[in-house]
Amino acid sequence: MTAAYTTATLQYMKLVTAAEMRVLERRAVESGISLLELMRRAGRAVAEDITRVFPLTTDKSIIVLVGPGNNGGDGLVAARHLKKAGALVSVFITGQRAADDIVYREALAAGLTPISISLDIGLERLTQALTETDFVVDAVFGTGMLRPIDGSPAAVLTAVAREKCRRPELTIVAVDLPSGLNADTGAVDPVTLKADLTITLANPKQGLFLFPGADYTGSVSVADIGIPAGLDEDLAVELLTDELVAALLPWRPADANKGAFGKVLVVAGPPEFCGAPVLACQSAYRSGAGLVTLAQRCGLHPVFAAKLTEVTHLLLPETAAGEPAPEAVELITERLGEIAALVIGPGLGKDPVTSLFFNGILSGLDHPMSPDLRPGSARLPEVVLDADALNILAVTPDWWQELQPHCVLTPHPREMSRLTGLAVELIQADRVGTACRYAELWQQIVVLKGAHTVVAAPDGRVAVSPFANPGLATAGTGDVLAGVIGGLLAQGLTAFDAARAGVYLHAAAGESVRADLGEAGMVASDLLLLIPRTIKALKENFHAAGN
Ligand SMILES: NC(=O)C1=CN([C@@H]2O[C@H](COP(=O)(O)OP(=O)(O)OC[C@H]3O[C@@H](n4cnc5c(N)ncnc54)[C@H](O)[C@@H]3O)[C@@H](O)[C@H]2O)[C@@H](O)CC1
Ligand SMILES: [K+]
Repeated sequence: MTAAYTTATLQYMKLVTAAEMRVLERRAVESGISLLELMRRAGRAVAEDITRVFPLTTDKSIIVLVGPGNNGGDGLVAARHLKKAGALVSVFITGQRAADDIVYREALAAGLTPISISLDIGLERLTQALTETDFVVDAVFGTGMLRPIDGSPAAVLTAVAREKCRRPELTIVAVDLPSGLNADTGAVDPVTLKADLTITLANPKQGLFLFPGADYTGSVSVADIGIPAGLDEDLAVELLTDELVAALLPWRPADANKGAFGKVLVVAGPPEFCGAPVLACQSAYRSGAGLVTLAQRCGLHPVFAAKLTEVTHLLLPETAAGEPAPEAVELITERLGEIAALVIGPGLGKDPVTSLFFNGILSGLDHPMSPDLRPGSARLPEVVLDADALNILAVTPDWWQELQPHCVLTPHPREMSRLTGLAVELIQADRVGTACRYAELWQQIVVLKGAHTVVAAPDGRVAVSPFANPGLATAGTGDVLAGVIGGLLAQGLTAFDAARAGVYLHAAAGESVRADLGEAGMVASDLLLLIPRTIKALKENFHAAGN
């Protein structure tokens, strides 16, 4: 199962490493909350989340697996609350708990009778109990996992995995992280259980959104354990959420005309790729742009005119071979002064003549634009570079030194590999770090696409999408993303904001299509109508955008 996103529980928040979580814990303690209190809140929140997601009846049986550290402590507190809620709760402890363990004593006082797994008899009783249980709560290890799991914790987790294999309906809930999942890297231990629900505490951990770990989390919900707001302000990596994106969306005054929402220019390429610019134009409109123009070789006009009703057309002269004539660059350059956002790359092609054409357009980007033509105050059109635009840049030495800063670059890992010279595996092993490093080096916004897309800005800000949807791995979805970002740029969002909001809207629309059609067989154009629906839902649910 891929990591899903429970919109109801995630608000504006930072993703943390294990070390950063310890810093937040220390700050919370310094602010006056004891560790014991944090653990009590964590356990209670876990129990509440379980009862919210899976309404419990008295005949439901729950096994809570408790490890030696604070993650196990959370499990003990949760066990007590689940018992109070009416469930039949059994607790199995693996590892040695501290002698002065208050939450253990509280569990005993509540009538729980924890069984130790360190004895063979304990493992036998667990194996037997597993055959009759509905839920397993995995509170063996959290952010304190230090080394590969062996011995009795490994035996416990393996016994659960065996039972889950036999009875897929057995529901596994992980406390903070599936035990053995590395909070920083997303690496997993061979005995890590695939959870159906992960209830992560205070701040979501980065490893939950990195593969292979992201495949082990099931749905992710975040439990508020009362760490005061703002203690994580200085942390760099944020998780994109409904609330955050709603606040970024442009406001539309009631008396607006189309000029208020900016003009987008999309540049098309040769006939074999004419679907891509169509999708980019349509998605720019669907994200709210006021006017979209498609620059196209005049020979292709009948095709585009038939496909695109609302788009205006800039017809470019072409050579006898159907390639853009040299004057085509000039025609586009003249338009640059009027447009708010340029989207170039989808369906562009990368043959030598196209490369010259593309580089000519980039050279024209120093044309100032009149301030009244776009809602923002920048003088240059904002630029989205995707697909073949990136492939052309990848073979241009030191291309970033010629490019205006703060363009939005939207590479998938293979394009990122071409741009950086790094192997795809290296990029994927450190998606956040790679995106950040190159955003700074290039002084551009880097949107590293893929499951849990990363958006990095040159100043170190970085955001991660909560969505991983294999349904989006289909031709044309990248063209839609480029168009959405272009549309948002045209409406006055800054490059980083347009990239963050665009990534989120695109992925959230993908979630809606997945809910309707499943993962196989969705096509890029299915996303188009879902984009305004997603915007509408965000605006209705959160009034932060001023609507
Ligand atoms: N950070 C916070 O603000 C809060 C954290 N809490 C919980 O505390 C957890 C972290 O607690 P801890 O630091 O105690 O860490 P853990 O509970 O993850 O585990 C640490 C314990 O496990 C042992 N251990 C680690 N790896 C092992 C292995 N492979 N085999 C056998 N033993 C191993 C360690 O020696 C130590 O005793 C979080 O995941 C969360 O569940 C909550 O209690 C509340 C607040
Ligand atoms: K755990």
